[in-house]
Amino acid sequence: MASLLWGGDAGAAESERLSSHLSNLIPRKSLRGLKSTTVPGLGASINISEEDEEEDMVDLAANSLLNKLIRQSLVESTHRVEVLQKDPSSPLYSVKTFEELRLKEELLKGIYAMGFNRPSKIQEMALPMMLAHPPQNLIAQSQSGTGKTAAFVLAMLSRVNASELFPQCLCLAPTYELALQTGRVVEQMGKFCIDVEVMYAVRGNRAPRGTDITKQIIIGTPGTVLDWCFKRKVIDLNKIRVFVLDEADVMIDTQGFSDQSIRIQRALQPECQMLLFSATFEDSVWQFAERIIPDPNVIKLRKEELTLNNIRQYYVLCDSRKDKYQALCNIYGGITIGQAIIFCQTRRNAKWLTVEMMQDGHQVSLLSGELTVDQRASIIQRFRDGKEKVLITTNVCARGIDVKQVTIVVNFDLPINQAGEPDYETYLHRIGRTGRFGKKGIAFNMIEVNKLPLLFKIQDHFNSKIKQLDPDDMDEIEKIEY
Ligand SMILES: Nc1ncnc2c1ncn2[C@@H]1O[C@H](COP(=O)(O)OP(=O)(O)OP(=O)(O)O)[C@@H](O)[C@H]1O
Repeated sequence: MASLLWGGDAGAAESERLSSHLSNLIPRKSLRGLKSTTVPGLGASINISEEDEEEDMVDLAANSLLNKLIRQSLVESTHRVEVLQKDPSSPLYSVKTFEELRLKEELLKGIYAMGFNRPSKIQEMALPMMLAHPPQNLIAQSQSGTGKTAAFVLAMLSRVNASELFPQCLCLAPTYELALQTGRVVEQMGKFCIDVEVMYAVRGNRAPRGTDITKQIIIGTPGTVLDWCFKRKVIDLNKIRVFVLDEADVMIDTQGFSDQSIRIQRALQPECQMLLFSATFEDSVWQFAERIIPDPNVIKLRKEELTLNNIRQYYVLCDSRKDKYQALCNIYGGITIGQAIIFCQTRRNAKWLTVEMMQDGHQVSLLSGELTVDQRASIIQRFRDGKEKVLITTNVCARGIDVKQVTIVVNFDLPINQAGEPDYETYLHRIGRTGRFGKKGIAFNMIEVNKLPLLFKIQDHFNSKIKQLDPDDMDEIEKIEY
């Protein structure tokens, strides 16, 4: 049995450390809030603003960037790649090595310098199509981290003619930051392709006046690219050989971007190769993809399914927030915990809980929507490295943080949608694991009596038992082995 409580009086020095740690956790911006709550004993004052009452909205572009920043390696899949060819009678090639692609020497060197030994699953099928002569159009869908960016960067670099000094490849990305991430991959992979250069068509980056753009690869957001093409006329779309639309699912989520992208695409020559990538494939993405990519080949790699099979789920009935916290402490005192993630519905609750736990001597960190993506990435990294044992968060990271050593997930608040119904998807994402990793886990739901019907709906929906736990019965708590 182990407890994470340090116990006793933390002392003045410790209190000061906590106080400064806390103000680091809560960015200055939010300290301009309206109401002020002084944290007793900590000497820190954290302000709760009206925004904190709201739920953090999931921002697709920020999540996508976060994913890229915290990713450690290629995401592998056990599924087969599904291919739908434009011309089903033409032979289907796949490659197991990069050599088979007959790339330029300097490009192959760049790939190996990045530590890639062999093509990823999606690259095995996508690369031969993307590099074929004559060029073929492609729509590719597979989850984040499976190697899509590396694939289209390779296609762009292999089609560029370094001696021609004008834009030849155009890649649209949903945000400035995402454009920069792609640009970094171009720079890394193209390290030995001297004379090939990238330019960013993003807000704040001025289009050159009076001189032509001599860089061969342009990466930008739709609005600025449109402006550079039609108003400033510094990009000649007739000369573009490869057009890439990356993160189509994020793109259509941003108002105006679909139409702007379509206007750009309409001005391209028919022989320009058109490629579209998406991590998810809802109908809306599919409709957009079919509008913008003529005669495409389609490649899909299904995502590993999340399951609740390996998870033991419990619920604890509580009267108040304080009560929930007390139950949490009892559970903590009763079982050995590796690392835990605790989900709250609002920033306000998350901040409150952070303060309570820190005061009680727990090593916690707080991840909420007011942090920049870089700050979020560094908090997740610290947590992964085991520097904090508990991560308290809002819905901002319901999806996408994959920390394998987490053994316990706590729903301090149940995920509920705007209609007041259970948010099943979010519940699954918070608690579920992919069957492939198969590690066991435990989930606790802290719930008020009036929310009990929602919990039962979740139980029915997933057809999986959520057992009641008496937080005062230490014997029962200690029996939860994992
Ligand atoms: N063939 C490969 N071998 C080893 N690592 C690879 C390979 N291809 C890509 N990677 C690495 O795997 C990670 C994910 O690749 P990449 O960014 O291309 O995926 P993605 O599907 O584009 O993800 P996202 O949708 O987030 O953009 C990166 O760190 C990349 O460097």
